[in-house]
Amino acid sequence: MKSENVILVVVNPIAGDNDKDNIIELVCSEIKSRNFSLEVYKTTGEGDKAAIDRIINEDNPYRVLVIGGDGTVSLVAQCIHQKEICLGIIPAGSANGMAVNIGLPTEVPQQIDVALSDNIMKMDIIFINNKLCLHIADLGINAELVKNYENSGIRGKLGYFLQSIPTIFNSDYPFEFEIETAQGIEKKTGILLAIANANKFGTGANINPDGKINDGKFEILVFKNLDFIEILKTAQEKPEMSPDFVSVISTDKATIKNKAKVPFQIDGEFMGEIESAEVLIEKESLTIAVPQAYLELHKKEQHL
Ligand SMILES: Nc1ncnc2c1ncn2[C@@H]1O[C@H](COP(=O)(O)OP(=O)(O)OP(=O)(O)O)[C@@H](O)[C@H]1O
Repeated sequence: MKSENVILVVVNPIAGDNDKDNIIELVCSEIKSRNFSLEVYKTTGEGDKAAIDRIINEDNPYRVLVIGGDGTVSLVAQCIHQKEICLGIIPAGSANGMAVNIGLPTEVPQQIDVALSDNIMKMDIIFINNKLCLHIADLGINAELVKNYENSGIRGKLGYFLQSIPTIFNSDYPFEFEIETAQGIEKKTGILLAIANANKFGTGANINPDGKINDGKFEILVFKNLDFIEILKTAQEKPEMSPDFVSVISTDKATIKNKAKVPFQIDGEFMGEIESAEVLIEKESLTIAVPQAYLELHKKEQHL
């Protein structure tokens, strides 16, 4: 049985390369002031999943809060999906794609309010070659950019910006993809193929404006060329991109094959190069605390 009283806080001490003492202090004192018991686990980078699984089995917490980046959010999601335990996010990484997608506020006290609130929803998660994906994975030039960013050691948007031009010049694009879904087999050529559960990359680029995180479907988007005018549109909340630039398939299961090995990333983490991907969705299997506006948007959309 779930303990209504315990909140587990998972902290990645190295996330975002910044000191988190202040955030930890704020989170812990707020939890105590609301009369919850508190358990704090600091990740070490090794054996964290087994350690968190153990704490969850022993304490059966009511909620797990993450102070970290997308990698730590994904680690906790692996531990609590398919369980009635809610995830709260206090973004503190160099990339915070889930926080960007659900529109979390920028100030820590407001983030804590959301993480502890009753505004909760169930979101879908995707598995790609058995690896969990929360917001967006892709094959192609963006994954190559993520690899070059990770290797460069320069964090944040500046790091991405500095790697973008060399990546464009050195990439092997275009890539050839074969996409098999229940609708049949399609062959596509493009600079990148995105597998999207949510709308945005961690940088805020809105590449999948019509995607819904709780509709039991994911989108496969093939971007055909480096059209900078179309790319700039992704900075908008509801970009209308040309079908000459991007094609979209919405589905709940797919097999993607590539002619040669293609760089691959999930939720901003480079995963090597792959020749094929099996993609499945697990419908509404992760419970997450979100801002009220995001919750209302999704309730309304479900009733459309
Ligand atoms: N104590 C630790 N020491 C070293 N690495 C750690 C530690 N705890 C977690 N990690 C590593 O941190 C990574 C996850 O970081 P996370 O995504 O939360 O933050 P981030 O700042 O966005 O990270 P990155 O910029 O590397 O993507 C994982 O690779 C994990 O193995």
